[in-house]
Amino acid sequence: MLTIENLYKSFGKLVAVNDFNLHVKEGETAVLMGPSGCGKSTMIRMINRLIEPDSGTICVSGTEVTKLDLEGLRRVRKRIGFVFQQFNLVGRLTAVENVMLGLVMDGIPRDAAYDKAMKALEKVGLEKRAQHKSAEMSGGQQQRVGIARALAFEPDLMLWDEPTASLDPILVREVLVIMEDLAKYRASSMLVVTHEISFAIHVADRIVLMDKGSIVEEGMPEDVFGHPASHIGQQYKELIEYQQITNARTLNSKNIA
Ligand SMILES: Nc1ncnc2c1ncn2[C@@H]1O[C@H](COP(=O)(O)OP(=O)(O)OP(=O)(O)O)[C@@H](O)[C@H]1O
Repeated sequence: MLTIENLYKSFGKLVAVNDFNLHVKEGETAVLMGPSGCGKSTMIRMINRLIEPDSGTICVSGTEVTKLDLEGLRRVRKRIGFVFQQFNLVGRLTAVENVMLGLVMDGIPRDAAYDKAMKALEKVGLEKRAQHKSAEMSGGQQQRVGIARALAFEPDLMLWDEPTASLDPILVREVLVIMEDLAKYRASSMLVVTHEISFAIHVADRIVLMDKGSIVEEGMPEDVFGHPASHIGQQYKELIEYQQITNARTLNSKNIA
């Protein structure tokens, strides 16, 4: 489905992604984690060439993305849904108009685009808010419109670059629930960059840990976080244990548990 080989990107002297190799299978959800600045965003943005790699190859559903000209790239990007940290919606347009925008620009007649957009909004539980202006929606709802916009193209591959990072903590859950559902139904393969550890534990088929531009460890969540083989894996394990202990203590002391 997605195969990345020997990917490399530097910004001047700074090597952001170095000899990166990854394979994501059909329907698989892989979660990419690692310390801030280790190259996650640079890596995921190279998959649809929002950032141009210096070298290496990327194949999506058998198409070598790294070889494509602009027209080919335009076609393959339709098969790759991208959800960003920023929603990038047009505030004065309604939810359904925002989702339709890309479809209409792609030449789909307005009626068909409307139907596809409504179907996508249903998948994120926003069909009843379809006619509301996106600027009047909560951050969580706006991000769900952003997800619907990507889903409307029925992509083979969904890329998520910290989709909950700019949300108020109490709105994060509504977006994670949608992502969890999408992963469960395996309509597309997913590569998710996130700092949400509990999402990674519950939803990932595979955790990929990155440090200083390269993968340092990958495997099932229970292995990577339970019996880490890398320094970064060990740090996540300790963080999870710390969170479990402090959560239990806080809940007990407040009589919430
Ligand atoms: N356009 C750019 N020009 C110069 N340096 C860049 C550019 N984009 C990213 N970098 C640098 O490349 C490195 C990797 O950045 P990147 O954003 O990919 O990391 P990240 O793991 O996604 O971090 P975070 O978790 O904080 O989002 C960082 O040192 C960053 O400062």
